[in-house]
Amino acid sequence: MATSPAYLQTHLRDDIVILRAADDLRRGLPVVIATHDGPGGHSLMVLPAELADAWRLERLSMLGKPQVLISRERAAVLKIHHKGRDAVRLSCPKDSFGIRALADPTADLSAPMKGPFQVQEATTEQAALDEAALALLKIAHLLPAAVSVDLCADVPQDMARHHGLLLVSVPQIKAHIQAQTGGLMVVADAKLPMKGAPNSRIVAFRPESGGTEHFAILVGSPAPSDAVLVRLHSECFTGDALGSLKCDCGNQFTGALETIEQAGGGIVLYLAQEGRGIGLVAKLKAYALQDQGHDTVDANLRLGFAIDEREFGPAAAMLKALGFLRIRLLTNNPEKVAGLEREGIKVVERVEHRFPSNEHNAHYLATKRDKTGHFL
Ligand SMILES: Nc1nc2c(ncn2[C@@H]2O[C@H](COP(=O)(O)OP(=O)(O)OP(=O)(O)O)[C@@H](O)[C@H]2O)c(=O)[nH]1
Ligand SMILES: [Zn+2]
Repeated sequence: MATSPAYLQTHLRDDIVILRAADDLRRGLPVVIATHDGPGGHSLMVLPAELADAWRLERLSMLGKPQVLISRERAAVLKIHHKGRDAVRLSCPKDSFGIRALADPTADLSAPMKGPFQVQEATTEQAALDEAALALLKIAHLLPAAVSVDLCADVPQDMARHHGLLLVSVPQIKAHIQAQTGGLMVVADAKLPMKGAPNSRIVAFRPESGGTEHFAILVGSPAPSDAVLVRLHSECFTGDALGSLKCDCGNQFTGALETIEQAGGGIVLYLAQEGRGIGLVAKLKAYALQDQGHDTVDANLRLGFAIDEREFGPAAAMLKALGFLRIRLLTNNPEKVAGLEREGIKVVERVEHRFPSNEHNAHYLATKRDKTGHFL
């Protein structure tokens, strides 16, 4: 039996369509963002600045005058004054090199940018679209900088359909961000004997949106009625898998398993929040900036991100699903305690989780102590 369009429509939930749009952006396909669902309103065609080559730029320019959008953090780094927006509109540089330089600071030393940068004041509707565009780029784990073109009010639906482009709305992007904290489904649950913690189990949680899974590792048989030891571990490919000495993640991961095993059981949550939530490639760009002398905090800001982009909703949702509402948290990060408490988990004790530094991570740890309030 043929599937009716109405059937498909009801299954194109907000959070799902947003991940499809994020995938398109990663492939260099523009996405149209509208102020609201349905006809009318304002809209914007958006392309990631880091993928704006001459060919794509030429095609985008056929639809209108392009502008560049950068985040408040990137604008501060570039010393651009504006009216306090989260997304700042600038006149578009003439070529794709200029656009990419605005987005990606890793080439700042070899190709210094030439100002002055011309700010374009956005209306309230335009500002909402601009902010949504940068939020969508972050969901795609791309740098939060875009080339965009304003579209006429009556154009977007037909244009998107005609060109095979995705049309999403500001409310859909907001709904997706909120949905990240809920709708986690258990999709696998198995025994996982590990070195130092042979009696362990792993539970995989997948967001209903189809986004990346988070994992709960239950060491021993922790009882929900006890305030058991819990470690929130944000994914770190370089530290966890490659044994990088630049951070303390590898030691913290194996150390947490040992401590929890010795305590008679508990939980390690392995969160898909690589690079404090900016994604692996952006973290590697942050490392390239650290090679140039910037610290871990400044590197995030130079790339246009917040210092920490992590959410605590998924961790709290997993703990609630497993029945652990009162915990003892292994961390040096006061924000993890506050974040979990905001999400309804009672942290009855913060348990220190420090390891000796080495010559490669001493500066990173000192920066966490001095700039982000870690107890180190
Ligand atoms: N953006 C960015 N992320 C980094 C850098 N170094 C490490 N990370 C990431 O930082 C996260 C560290 O996570 P955690 O160890 O769970 O968190 P924490 O804030 O250090 O807090 P505690 O270890 O609990 O005290 C991981 O996702 C790493 O990938 C860096 O220089 N830049
Ligand atoms: Zn790490």
